[in-house]
Amino acid sequence: MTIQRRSNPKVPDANGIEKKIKRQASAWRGSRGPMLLLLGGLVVCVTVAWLVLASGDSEITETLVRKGELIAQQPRVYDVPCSEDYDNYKRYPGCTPLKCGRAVTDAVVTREEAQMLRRLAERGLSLAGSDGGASILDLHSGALSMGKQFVNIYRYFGDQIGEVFTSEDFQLYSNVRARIQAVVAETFGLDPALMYLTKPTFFSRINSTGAQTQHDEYWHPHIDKVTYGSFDYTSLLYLSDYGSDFTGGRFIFMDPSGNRTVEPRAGRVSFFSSGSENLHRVEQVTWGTRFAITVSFTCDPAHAIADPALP
Ligand SMILES: O=C(O)CCC(=O)C(=O)O
Ligand SMILES: [Fe+2]
Repeated sequence: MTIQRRSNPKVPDANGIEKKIKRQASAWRGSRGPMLLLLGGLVVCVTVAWLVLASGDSEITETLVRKGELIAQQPRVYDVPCSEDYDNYKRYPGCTPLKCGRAVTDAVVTREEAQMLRRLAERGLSLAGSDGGASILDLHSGALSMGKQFVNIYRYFGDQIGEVFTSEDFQLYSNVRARIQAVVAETFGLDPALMYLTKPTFFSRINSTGAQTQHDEYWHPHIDKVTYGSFDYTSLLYLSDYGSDFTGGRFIFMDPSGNRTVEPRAGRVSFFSSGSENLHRVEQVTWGTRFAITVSFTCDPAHAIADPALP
C-alpha cells in the first residue's frame, strides 16, 4: 500500500519555500545599504561620545597652549580688557593693571628645575596629605594638608623639618620666584620693584580621589582677587605633564564667549591679571597626579611677604 501524500494548504511545498527565501534575500540585499549606513552612524556616534567623555570636559572652545608645544622665546600673550573691579581698589601706579590679560611661557623655568621643585613637593606632601584629592603645602605659612584639616609643618615636625627640606630648596624657590616676577613685570609693563610676593603661595598635589571636605574641591570657578583678596597677578608654575603624568586637570579660563584652556607642562609658567576678566577653574583630574605651584603678586606693600625660609 502506498501512502498517498495529501496536499496540506498550510504547508507550502519546497518550491514555494525556495521562492520565499529568494524574495527575502533580495529584500535584504535592497535594505543592506541603509542598514550599513545606520550601523556606521551608530559607530561614529559612540566614538564621538567616548572621545568627549575621555577628554574630560565637553565645553572646551579653544586650547590656548597645548602640552606638546614649547613657548621657548617670548611669552605667548593674550590681551583681555580689564574688568571694572579695579575701580573698587586702591590704585598703585607702576603696578595696578592698566592692561590685563594672560600669558604663557616655557622659557623661564627649566624642566630640571621643575623636577627639583616637584621632588621638594613630593617630600613635603609625603609627611601627610589630604584624605581627598587635593593637598597643599605652603612653605611660607607652613600649612600642610593632613587628613581633613591642616597642620603647621614647622610646629608639627619641629627641627626634623631640616631633614626634609634643605636651604638649597628654598634658594631654588626664591630664584624661580624672582624670574617669574621679572617676566610678569615685563609682560604687563610694570616696575618689578613695585610688585610683591603675597600669600598664600603654595604647592598643590591633585589626584582623582573623591573630595572629603570643601578644601578638596579645587575645580570650582573663581576669581583670584575675590578668593584671595591681595592678589593682583597670579602665576602658576606647573611641575608635571598633562596627558602623561595625569589626565584631566587642564586650566580653564571661563570667558563669556567660551572656555579657553592651558595644558600643564613641567616648567610651564602661566600668568594673568587676577581680576574677574580671568574667571577660571581647574578641570577635574581623572587619572594620575598633578603638581603645581601658585605664586602670586600684590601691588599693595601692606600685603607683601618675604620668600619662604627655613625657621
Ligand atoms: O593649579 C592651577 O592650575 C590653578 C590653581 C588656582 O586656580 C589657584 O591656585 O587659584
Ligand atoms: Fe585660581
